[in-house]
Amino acid sequence: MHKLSVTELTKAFGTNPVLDYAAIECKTGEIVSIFGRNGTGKSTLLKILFGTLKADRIRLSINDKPFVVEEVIPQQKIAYLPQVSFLPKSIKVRDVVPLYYTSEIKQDNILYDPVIAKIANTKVGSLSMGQLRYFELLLIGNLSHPFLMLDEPFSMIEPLYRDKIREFLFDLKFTKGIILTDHYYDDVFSVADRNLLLKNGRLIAINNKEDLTDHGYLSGNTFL
Ligand SMILES: Nc1ncnc2c1ncn2[C@@H]1O[C@H](COP(=O)(O)OP(=O)(O)OP(=O)(O)O)[C@@H](O)[C@H]1O
Repeated sequence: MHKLSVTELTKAFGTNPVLDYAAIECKTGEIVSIFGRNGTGKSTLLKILFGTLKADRIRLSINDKPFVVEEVIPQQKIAYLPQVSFLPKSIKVRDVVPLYYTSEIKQDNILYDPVIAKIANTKVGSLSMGQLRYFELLLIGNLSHPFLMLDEPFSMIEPLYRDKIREFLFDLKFTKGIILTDHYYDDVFSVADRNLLLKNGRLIAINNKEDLTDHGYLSGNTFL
């Protein structure tokens, strides 16, 4: 069981304050979601936790011990699925897997997945959006990092693959703590154990769609 705790997370881009003493916690077995309107700072928060963007201020602890954010990548604590696809387009699916995993067992875990087996000889650039996102999620999700952050895993993906992604996340959370952000709120509510809304730089607890409406993320018409 692992626990990630972040407090005092603050970041401004010039005169644009994005995060203001935001706080978040995530444990093994939990999927925590972050909602937020476009440009509120969700990706910024994930990039800071992963370590590719520097916070103005942050306190991070893992298993209740202070942890230096610059050590997140070298010590392989948090795996991160970025919003934008990151795989080279001209390589076949079967040739990408060994770039991530040297162990044959781990390679087979991915290559024998029923969806991936069918597309193993397809070049990354020829995959549908659903196939590509699912493949990327398997690549990143199977890493041994105790925490996983996902930036918009459901967005623009057809329902069939959103179902596959949800199934994978349900299995994965038994061994990891997962933080995800997405605007596809029905998919998010169906997988998340706890929900947060990023507003005015802070993370606020959300229980349901009505809370999202009350905070101006959803319009009242969403329920019609
Ligand atoms: N490198 C940067 N330099 C300057 N401003 C930035 C930079 N990255 C992000 N921003 C600004 O910070 C704010 C938060 O951006 P961010 O991408 O984190 O939002 P988001 O909540 O992920 O949005 P979306 O839902 O559209 O993906 C925006 O106003 C954006 O323009």
